[in-house]
Amino acid sequence: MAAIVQFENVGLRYGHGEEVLRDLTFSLAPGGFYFLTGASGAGKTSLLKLLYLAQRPARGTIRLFGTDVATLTRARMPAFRRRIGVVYQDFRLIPHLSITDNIALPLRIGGVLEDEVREAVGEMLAWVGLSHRAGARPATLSGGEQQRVAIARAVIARPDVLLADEPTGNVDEAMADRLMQLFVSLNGLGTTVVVATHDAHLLGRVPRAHSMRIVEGRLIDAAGGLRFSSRRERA
Ligand SMILES: Nc1ncnc2c1ncn2[C@@H]1O[C@H](COP(=O)(O)OP(=O)(O)OP(=O)(O)O)[C@@H](O)[C@H]1O
Repeated sequence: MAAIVQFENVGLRYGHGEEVLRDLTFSLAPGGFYFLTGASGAGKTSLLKLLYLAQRPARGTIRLFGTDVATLTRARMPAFRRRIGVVYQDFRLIPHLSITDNIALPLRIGGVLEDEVREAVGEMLAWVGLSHRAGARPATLSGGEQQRVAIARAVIARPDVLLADEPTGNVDEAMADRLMQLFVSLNGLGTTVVVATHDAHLLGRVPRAHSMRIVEGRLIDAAGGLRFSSRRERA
């Protein structure tokens, strides 16, 4: 099956700085489950930003759903973004909307009927343990509760790709396990899942997952060797 994501010799820099991601060449299979690990500052969030089209690469080629993202026009961008669910490290909930309306957003944007929206949001609220806060505004929730809302919003429309940045960083172990179950269920329905995490304990929760480790902007395999490096560097 064709890769859902393909990177070829991709580099990323912010402004005129040094490259923070270098020589990334890898592909993600549709329906795969991937953990992205690495020390703080290694480049995990930056790689996710390339995937959700918040950053353009300084060099190399990124193909997403078979399309070179460099050829994407502004007009085609929203349709692409709708296929990607994102759990941001800083949640990015909309402050003036209730948590119910935050979670409902992707379905409403997708034109889903209101009855179905209500039912789906009710199920999600129950799953993340927040039914009793359905009408609350995000600012009145704890960090862990906001994180659960962010996750519910990212998964509710069953995106083709789910990108989650430290999605369990603010919750206890029992809740982290429950949230991982949600990701595994979504993955079982065909969503490709990428979870960036510091938390080594999470990796053991999904035996079928692949691990990708970033060290100083480069992908490294489990044995510590340079992975997918460019031909020039291997020579
Ligand atoms: N907007 C930005 N402008 C300039 N440099 C940035 C920006 N965002 C990140 N960086 C730099 O890019 C490098 C990778 O950062 P990134 O946030 O991707 O790391 P990370 O692995 O996600 O870290 P953490 O686990 O702490 O979230 C770091 O050196 C960081 O300082």
